[in-house]
Amino acid sequence: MSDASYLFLDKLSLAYGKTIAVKDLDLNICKGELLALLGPSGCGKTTTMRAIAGLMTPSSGRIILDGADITRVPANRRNIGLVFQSYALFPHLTVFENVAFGLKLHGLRGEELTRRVEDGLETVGLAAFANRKTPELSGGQQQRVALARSMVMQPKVLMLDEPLSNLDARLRLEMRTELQRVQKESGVTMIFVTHDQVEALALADRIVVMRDGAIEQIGTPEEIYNSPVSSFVADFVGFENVFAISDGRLSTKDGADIALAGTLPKAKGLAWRPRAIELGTGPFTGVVRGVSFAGGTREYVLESRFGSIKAEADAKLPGYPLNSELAFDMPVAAAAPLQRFG
Ligand SMILES: Nc1ncnc2c1ncn2[C@@H]1O[C@H](COP(=O)(O)OP(=O)(O)OP(=O)(O)O)[C@@H](O)[C@H]1O
Repeated sequence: MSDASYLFLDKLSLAYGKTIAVKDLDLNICKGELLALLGPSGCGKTTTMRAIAGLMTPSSGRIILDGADITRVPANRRNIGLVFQSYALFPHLTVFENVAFGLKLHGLRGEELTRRVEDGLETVGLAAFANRKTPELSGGQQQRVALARSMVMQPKVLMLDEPLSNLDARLRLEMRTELQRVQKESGVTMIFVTHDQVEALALADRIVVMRDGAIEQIGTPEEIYNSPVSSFVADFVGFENVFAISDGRLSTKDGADIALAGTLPKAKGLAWRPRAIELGTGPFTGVVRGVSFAGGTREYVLESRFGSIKAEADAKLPGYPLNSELAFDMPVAAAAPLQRFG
């Protein structure tokens, strides 16, 4: 991550007719970085990616890649790779032929072509499958072919749209590791789009959280996970218990104000992860309305004067039965302060 602005989106606005999908987006992407665009459906992730790839023209703003303004450069001259969630492989061609396809279009033939394709297949661990037809491969293997096909073009940036969403849970984990390895070994700058926070946290060097066509927060996975700037990001990364605060009191969804012990930070809100809620002790009481066993922990839903509270406790501890009443605490020190609420 040496070059601070390898790819630079400068006040980029993107629209479909009258629908503004992305507004004044500023973003710097470093060379060799693995960046995730994360956000709920409709927040503008795919639109941003399409604009970088040259599949749509911005209504205003610029895209600078490696020092050159590519805003008006056609897609086929940008050297940006795209891997879609549907792999769009040619079923009648072999793995080798699929990976060779783009290189042939660029005029490569003979030994050079063979070497580049073999290197690509080696990179994604598919050297032994070169002569198979793609329908004879598993979903994960097809995804690797799609990855190899893009990688052999030596793109300046490789973009992946929900690359793991079509895979089952086990394969998704495997491909996640694979993608990370290929990216680190090749040093290619990658941007992937996802609505899955777990995937973004696990894979990315940096995460861009988008909301309504704008950036809500940019940070490392640790920053996004531990220090969300807003209630939107906190909700999105699983804090579960997110409250507004004003005048030293916490406001609940149904309009009650509750005083918490200790000094509240200068913030617009506080957010607790379920495991930050202390059960069995504290100034508040709640009634257990839901218990579910989650392996190492038990997850509780408590009904309380805060409304519904999600809490978690070690499954080795004795559980609290459904409808039982228990004391709990929401320690201010264990909460993430939020700069923005709503
Ligand atoms: N072809 C289109 N015509 C009109 N509006 C569109 C079109 N494609 C997307 N939009 C709108 O642009 C906005 C951003 O959509 P976009 O597809 O970029 O979101 P996204 O974050 O990628 O969502 P998803 O996760 O569902 O793919 C949305 O309001 C969407 O309805």
